[in-house]
Amino acid sequence: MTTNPAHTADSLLDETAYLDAVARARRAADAYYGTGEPDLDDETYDRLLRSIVAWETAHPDHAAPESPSRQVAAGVTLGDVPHTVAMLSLGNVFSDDDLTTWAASVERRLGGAPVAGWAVEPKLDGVALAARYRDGRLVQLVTRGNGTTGEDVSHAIGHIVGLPLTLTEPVTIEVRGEVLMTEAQFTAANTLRTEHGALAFANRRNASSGSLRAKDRAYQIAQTFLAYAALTVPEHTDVPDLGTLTHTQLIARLASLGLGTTAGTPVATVACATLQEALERVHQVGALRADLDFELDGAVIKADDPDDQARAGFGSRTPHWATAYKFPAVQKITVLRAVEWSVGRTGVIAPRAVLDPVEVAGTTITYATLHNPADITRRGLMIGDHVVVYRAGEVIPRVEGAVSTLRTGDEQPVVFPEACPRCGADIDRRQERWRCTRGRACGQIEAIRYAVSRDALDIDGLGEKIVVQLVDKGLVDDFADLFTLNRDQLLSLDRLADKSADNLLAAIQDAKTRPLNRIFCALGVLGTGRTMSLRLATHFGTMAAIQAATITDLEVVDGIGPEKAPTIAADLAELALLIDKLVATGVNLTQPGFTPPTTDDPDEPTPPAVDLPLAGLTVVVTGSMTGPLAGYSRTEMTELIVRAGGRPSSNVSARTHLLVAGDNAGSKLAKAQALGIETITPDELAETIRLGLAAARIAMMAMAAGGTPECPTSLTCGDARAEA
Ligand SMILES: NC(=O)c1ccc[n+]([C@@H]2O[C@H](COP(=O)([O-])OP(=O)(O)OC[C@H]3O[C@@H](n4cnc5c(N)ncnc54)[C@H](O)[C@@H]3O)[C@@H](O)[C@H]2O)c1
Ligand SMILES: [Zn+2]
Repeated sequence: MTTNPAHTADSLLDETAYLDAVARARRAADAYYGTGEPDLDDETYDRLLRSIVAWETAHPDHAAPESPSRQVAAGVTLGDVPHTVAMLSLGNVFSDDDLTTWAASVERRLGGAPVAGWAVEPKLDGVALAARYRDGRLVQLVTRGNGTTGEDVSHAIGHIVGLPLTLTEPVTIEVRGEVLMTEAQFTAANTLRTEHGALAFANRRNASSGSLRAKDRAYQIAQTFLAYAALTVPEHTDVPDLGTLTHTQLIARLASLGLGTTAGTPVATVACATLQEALERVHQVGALRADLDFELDGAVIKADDPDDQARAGFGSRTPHWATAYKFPAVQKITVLRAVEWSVGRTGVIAPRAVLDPVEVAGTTITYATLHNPADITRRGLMIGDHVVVYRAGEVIPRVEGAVSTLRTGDEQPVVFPEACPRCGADIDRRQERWRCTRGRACGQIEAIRYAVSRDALDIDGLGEKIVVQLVDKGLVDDFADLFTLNRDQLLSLDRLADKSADNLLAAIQDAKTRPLNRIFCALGVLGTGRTMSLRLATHFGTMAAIQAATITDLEVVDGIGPEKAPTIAADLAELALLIDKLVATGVNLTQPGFTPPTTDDPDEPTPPAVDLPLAGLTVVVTGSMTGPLAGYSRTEMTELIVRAGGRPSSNVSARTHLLVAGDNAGSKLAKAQALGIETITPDELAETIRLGLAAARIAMMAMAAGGTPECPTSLTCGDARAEA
């Protein structure tokens, strides 16, 4: 894990500098816990606070009473509903060593006895909330406030997913957890806000905090609650034996009452027998962070056993038996300098934010995605705004929203293009994603370059300069025209000698015989890439069959579904002329090895079910290939995996079975290791497939001869490498 910059502190020179820092932090904390709209990002605030604490430690007699260092929520008091049991904050650790030191401190509190076990769960990044149920009915919602008293926000009852009006059992209980927004809830919140003339939120946490506390609003904003605690002693609850449960069991019990928890998500609370296991789980949670629909800023490690918790006890601000392992911040504030518009190969006009360079989680960011014009409007962004940018894992950085409190009045509206920024044609604004009305014709050069790229037609020697000339001279309009080019036409191009022209001509002829999946990929159908092209090709077998497929036929193809199918069908219709041209030039439009699905005719013999070496396995490939697979492109790897019966995928997730990690494998390997997914080298994959295919052939022959097939060497039934 990268070093966490929040861990470092700038040292304060003297008392004046200290008081300045306190004032600055005070302002930010008041905004953070008050309006929910701080003008510092968390990393900057945390660094400031650490320098304050360092100075106070060195000069304990000079600590300012208003310093935000000592109380829960920096002492910000909002509301007057007393908490029956204080709602505390959490201590922090920033490294494995810190956590080990902290765990030792817990054991010292237990009189040197080992902790019975740990629970690890995400540190959810939202707003703390207590929900009081009486006889199974939700009666009151209270914010954490300063920990002793909080604000009554019962007006939000009925608008928070995970806090049902009634529990599954008529019990009395106070649960505590975090209220936060999913991506969809955040988008919906901003839409509502801007429609009602209010400013959009800078980020999801601000949105949660602001929405939760707003009373008397004309509209209601939906949020999500995930529980991480409950008051468990009989004085506060009539749920039997709640106090005897481990933390892990408690979360499961809360879920059984119908409350929202992280159970069922990849980062659900897990019990770990040892600190080492707990550490591994912390890193797993970190690796999964970018894939979740809720934000987290760390992992929380808790003594799982209620006796250990009771014996370790509580400090004034934090429990002694739990701590937060903070992850590097993924949100930073920087300035939006400009919005650039570019046209893609299908004519889509996409905006992108140009930012003052800022480091987020170890990477310097200068550009971030802005999905489309409607998204810019929804987020209420202006040029010159201080904006929150978000980046975690491999996701493309995105702009969350503007920090409205930092506006100076000099910000300028974002100018949307009136006409296509490339060709000047009209813009089709019927969908949120704007497109040049010339569509693909506008993105001609990008489209042809995409078609000849390695994942599609793989035509060597057809670089950008040549494509541009071919288009400029009117020799090609689309990639189908490449197949009818002649030698003289190629020789008419600048700097193309005889030899190169011949080679290029041969490469183009060669590309005519590519399997259907490559030709289909070259079309660049919206919503499809190399993997989806392969699935379509192996499912339908011919281009004609794909074209004849109805939306319902398309939906059943793995990974397409009802959302993508209509887009694909519409785009195929738009491409009909290009496909006709391909037919006319004699390009191969069938998938080799395709066998049409069998009918249900009982007289028809079903083909023998033989396990291919990767049958039933979802396989991800990363890094560069080595050994017998050296030089294989991603498409070739995808094709190989499909031939061996596997299901190729481009992302590592909990559903991945196998990761093939080549040289220089990066974050996908780390994630697979975190998830405990089996990882093999390209050489091992090659060997597995070689052995497996041979075994499958033998099994097939045995079946044809009437014998029983032996289980072929396959990762699904035994470890091929052990046998090899
Ligand atoms: N940007 C700013 O200007 C600004 C100002 C003040 C504070 N802050 C940020 O606020 C944080 C400090 O605030 P804090 O002291 O309230 O602590 P905290 O929010 O970092 O941690 C304590 C809270 O974590 C929450 N939590 C989430 N998951 C939990 C789980 N599984 N179990 C238990 N609790 C869980 C609880 O709500 C608890 O109150 C820092 O991250 C700081 O950067 C930022
Ligand atoms: Zn255009």
